[in-house]
Amino acid sequence: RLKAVAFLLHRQPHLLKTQLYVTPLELVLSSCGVIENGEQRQNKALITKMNNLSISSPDYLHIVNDTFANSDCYCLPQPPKLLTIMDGEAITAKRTAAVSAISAKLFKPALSEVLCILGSGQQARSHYDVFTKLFKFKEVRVWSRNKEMAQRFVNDLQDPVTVCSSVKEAVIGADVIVTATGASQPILFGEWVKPGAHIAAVGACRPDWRELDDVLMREAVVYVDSREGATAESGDIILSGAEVFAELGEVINGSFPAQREKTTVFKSLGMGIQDAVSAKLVLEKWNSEY
Ligand SMILES: NC(=O)C1=CN([C@@H]2O[C@H](COP(=O)(O)OP(=O)(O)OC[C@H]3O[C@@H](n4cnc5c(N)ncnc54)[C@H](OP(=O)(O)O)[C@@H]3O)[C@@H](O)[C@H]2O)C=CC1
Ligand SMILES: O=C([O-])C1=[NH+]CCC1
Repeated sequence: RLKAVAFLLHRQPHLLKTQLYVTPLELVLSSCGVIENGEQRQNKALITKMNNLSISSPDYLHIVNDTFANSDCYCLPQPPKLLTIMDGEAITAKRTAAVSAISAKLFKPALSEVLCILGSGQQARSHYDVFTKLFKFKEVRVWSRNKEMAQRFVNDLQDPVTVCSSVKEAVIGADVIVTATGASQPILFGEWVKPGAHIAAVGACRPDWRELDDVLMREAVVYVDSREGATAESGDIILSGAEVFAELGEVINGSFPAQREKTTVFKSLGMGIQDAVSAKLVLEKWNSEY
């Protein structure tokens, strides 16, 4: 599976998200991915996802599919066939957590006993689900800006999770930390982070937004999903001046090492190709069952 991910991240064409500032949505991100099947470049599928970062409304993935001519030109066939429209929020939640889980598999300390999740929204929940399914932790902690929201998050779960009153209390001693908040200023400070811990940093997806402070960004080994995306979209990287060590795909394909023994940050921004692959899997499952 990891090899497949490396292949997808490196061999499939992917495009940087387009960011539009539109009142009253404020910011619309449109991500786009193209999937092609086999060397013949037949049955290509183009997906586009529109989402917005400022108001609560559904995101949609559109999959348009048709057979392209055997060429390198990625223009839309005329006329494209609309295959499906999907709920992009559900797919975004799952695919983002899946990619973070790959980062944790590669970079978390060998002995990881404490998981800490900052935030209690959709991403916090999908990360809780995937991380506790794939890895065994002795303790899980959650912090949210509103303690009530953290309590509500915990009430929905079967297993015990500790609600913390402050970020500091939540992260001290944690081996794996997920930051999945709407913060625009740093909430996680390097001085609190256990040396060797792994941080999957999911929020702060605008060039002027932060979740992590300069100390953490500069001291950790920083991995990203896409260098191009990170240097255009991540305030944590742009404003701290931190150096990106490698892309996740570059670790999976063996070009760069996983520095598991050091403090590591995986700065996630999200890529259209992740949506495209996930949407394709959902569509194939749907088609095989109905
Ligand atoms: N990397 C990627 O691929 C993706 C990243 N994201 C990003 O992940 C983050 C979480 O998304 P999602 O879970 O869908 O959002 P939700 O709206 O479901 O949850 C937002 C969470 O952030 C908290 N929060 C909001 N503002 C602040 C603040 N100023 N300081 C601290 N906490 C705050 C909320 O806390 P409370 O409710 O307690 O107030 C809530 O727990 C967002 O930044 C989003 O842009 C989203 C999708 C993909
Ligand atoms: O990839 C994505 O869908 C997003 N990245 C940042 C916010 C939404």
